[in-house]
Amino acid sequence: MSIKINHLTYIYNPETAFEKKALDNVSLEIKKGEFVGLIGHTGSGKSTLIQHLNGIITPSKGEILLDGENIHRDKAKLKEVRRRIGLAFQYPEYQLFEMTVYKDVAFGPTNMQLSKEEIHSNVVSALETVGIAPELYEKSPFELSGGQKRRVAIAGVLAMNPEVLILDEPTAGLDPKGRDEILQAIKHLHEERGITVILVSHSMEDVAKLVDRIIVMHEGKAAMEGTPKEVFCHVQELEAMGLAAPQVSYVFQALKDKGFDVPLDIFTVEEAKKVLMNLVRQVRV
Ligand SMILES: Nc1ncnc2c1ncn2[C@@H]1O[C@H](COP(=O)(O)OP(=O)(O)OP(=O)(O)O)[C@@H](O)[C@H]1O
Repeated sequence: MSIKINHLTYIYNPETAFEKKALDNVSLEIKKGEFVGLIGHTGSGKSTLIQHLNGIITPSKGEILLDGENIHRDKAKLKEVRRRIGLAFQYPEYQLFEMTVYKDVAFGPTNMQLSKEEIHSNVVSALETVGIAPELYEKSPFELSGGQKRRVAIAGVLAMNPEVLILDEPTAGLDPKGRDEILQAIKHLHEERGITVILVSHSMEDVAKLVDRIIVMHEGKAAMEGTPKEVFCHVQELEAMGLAAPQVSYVFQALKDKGFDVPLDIFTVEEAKKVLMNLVRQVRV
């Protein structure tokens, strides 16, 4: 499924004293199977944008096309749009409400009126994908750790077999281990199922490591777009938008400033290690 956003503008509380233009003429395209990172300073419009994609919010102006069809053309189809485009919210507590982990994940497929066998198979497959062990199925979601809660919330979306998975800050507030586990689960999901993923994140390191393409939001506009290499080269522009490049980029910029012949499009620790080892070898020779 391809998603096209055409000239999307959204205004909260229009024609009142609290009027706020959260999105301003945004046009974007997300292709089937892409892994896209959405970054931007707080208040730049990321959440407002992703809520448009599965029809929770209706544009003030512009349109959202799924495979060429405006999602609001036929209101009866919106439920189907929400199934095809799954949105895992930033706070898993908003999504978890059943007595057990199993029931929570089964909620979506049950609403889709699938057979008992299909529901069971979807629930188990979703929980396995996110790495939740069977011993936890009968626990209350509220007894789980922060990372486990998040994984259960993601499984609840996955159990409906969405074609697109949107994750709003899936690693916020987690310790490094919980963060890595969630990111690995998302990576695995993208690779194994070929599902389109849109990852909203404040963490440049997470985004740089995982995504094919980055969209930078700034003051309600899509301000920059490109591969991680292309975007993270623009350190000064990012900083002007209140963002930072991954820490590795700064190390390489400092080396360049000192006269070392190093590339400026390095941003993962793994790549940095290789280049630095080479540099050390050259310096020794
Ligand atoms: N329900 C609302 N009513 C009025 N204004 C809102 C509402 N929700 C968001 N806004 C405003 O719209 C703008 C965009 O907000 P949005 O939540 O989309 O940004 P964001 O990039 O997701 O921020 P964050 O990273 O903090 O989640 C902000 O100025 C915000 O204050």
